[in-house]
Amino acid sequence: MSASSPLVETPCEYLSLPALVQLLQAILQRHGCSAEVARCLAQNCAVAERDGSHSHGIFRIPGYISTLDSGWVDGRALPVVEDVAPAFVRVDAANGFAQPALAVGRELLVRKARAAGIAVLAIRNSHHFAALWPDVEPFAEEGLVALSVVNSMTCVVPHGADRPLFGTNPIAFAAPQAKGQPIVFDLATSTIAHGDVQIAASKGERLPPGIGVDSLGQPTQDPRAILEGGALLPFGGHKGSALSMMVELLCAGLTGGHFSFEFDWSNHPGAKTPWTGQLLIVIDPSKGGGQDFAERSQELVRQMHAVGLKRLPGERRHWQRARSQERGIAIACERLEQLRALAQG
Ligand SMILES: NC(=O)C1=CN([C@@H]2O[C@H](COP(=O)(O)OP(=O)(O)OC[C@H]3O[C@@H](n4cnc5c(N)ncnc54)[C@H](OP(=O)(O)O)[C@@H]3O)[C@@H](O)[C@H]2O)C=CC1
Ligand SMILES: O=C(O)C1=NCCCC1
Repeated sequence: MSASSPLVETPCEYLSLPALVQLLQAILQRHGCSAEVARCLAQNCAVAERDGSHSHGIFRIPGYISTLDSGWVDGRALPVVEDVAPAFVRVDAANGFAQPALAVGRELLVRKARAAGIAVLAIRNSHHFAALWPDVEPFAEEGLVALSVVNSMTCVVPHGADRPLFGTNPIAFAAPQAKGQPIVFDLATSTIAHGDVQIAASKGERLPPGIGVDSLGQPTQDPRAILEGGALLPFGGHKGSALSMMVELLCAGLTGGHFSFEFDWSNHPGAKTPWTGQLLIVIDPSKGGGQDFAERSQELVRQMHAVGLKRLPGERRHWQRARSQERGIAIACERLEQLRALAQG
């Protein structure tokens, strides 16, 4: 089916989630991923596209390909799980992607969280090139509370500094709600995600003021100036900067992964995926001693709506998901043609 979508300006086709996963998996396998790694990344990328997380959906496929082709990441890596303490799991991603590392550590993490009330998964030696919400939302669907952080690559100037050091370092949180979708937020600790700077540059758009600086450290609204020697700022000044610092400490200091400034990909032209670490904390809220947590979440949301709130974090995604489920995932025809060509040769 081909049609003109009201959501995208160009003509588009509508794909089911399994069809998009299959297409992306074929591309990733052609570029050196094992079947299992390709399936895991394809699923992750396709759900981002389905939910309208466009900066981390199919937009990322060329970056995955150039990185795999450069030899910077091991698309066939076999992550190693270590059961280190009653509430602590470690995974060495073996210079592979973070999502397969989470997948192999997940079952043990949940078992420990249910037994101890809380458990930590520390992933190191990993590459995360995706949205973070798919890593936490499934825990909330099982009644658990989850928090995850991941660091990326130097492109953010710490508040009060004059040169970049931190990554865009997102934080994602998910909690169950008695009725309806879990409560989820997923936000970069920079003013905007690096992916959104790239998208603005590709469309020739200007950014709002206060987003970033050029190579001389001067404020700029030109996304290309941010990408070519400039940098982003943390959101909320010293507050976002402190959170970004925390992300570096938890993802690299604590796991044994690299800080955002510690890896050097200059010998791998085309490499785009940060070689860092990731931390997940999972809590069983039934151990908290309060009333049913999911009911309490619902009460909080009810009260937020009562004071006039129209949009909760995560709601736009769920609206977009429902729309994609109804009519398929809208993909611009031109883009789909490129993806199909990549899957074939
Ligand atoms: N792998 C990596 O190293 C990195 C990945 N990223 C990813 O980039 C993506 C985009 O990050 P970012 O640009 O910060 O995200 P946004 O600023 O678009 O959104 C951040 C959060 O706020 C919610 N939100 C946005 N606008 C509103 C509003 N008006 N009212 C209520 N809630 C709102 C969003 O919900 P909703 O989703 O429903 O819009 C989301 O949960 C994330 O998925 C992140 O994980 C970013 C940096 C690095
Ligand atoms: O958008 C971002 O910021 C990033 N996304 C994927 C990994 C690098 C940073």
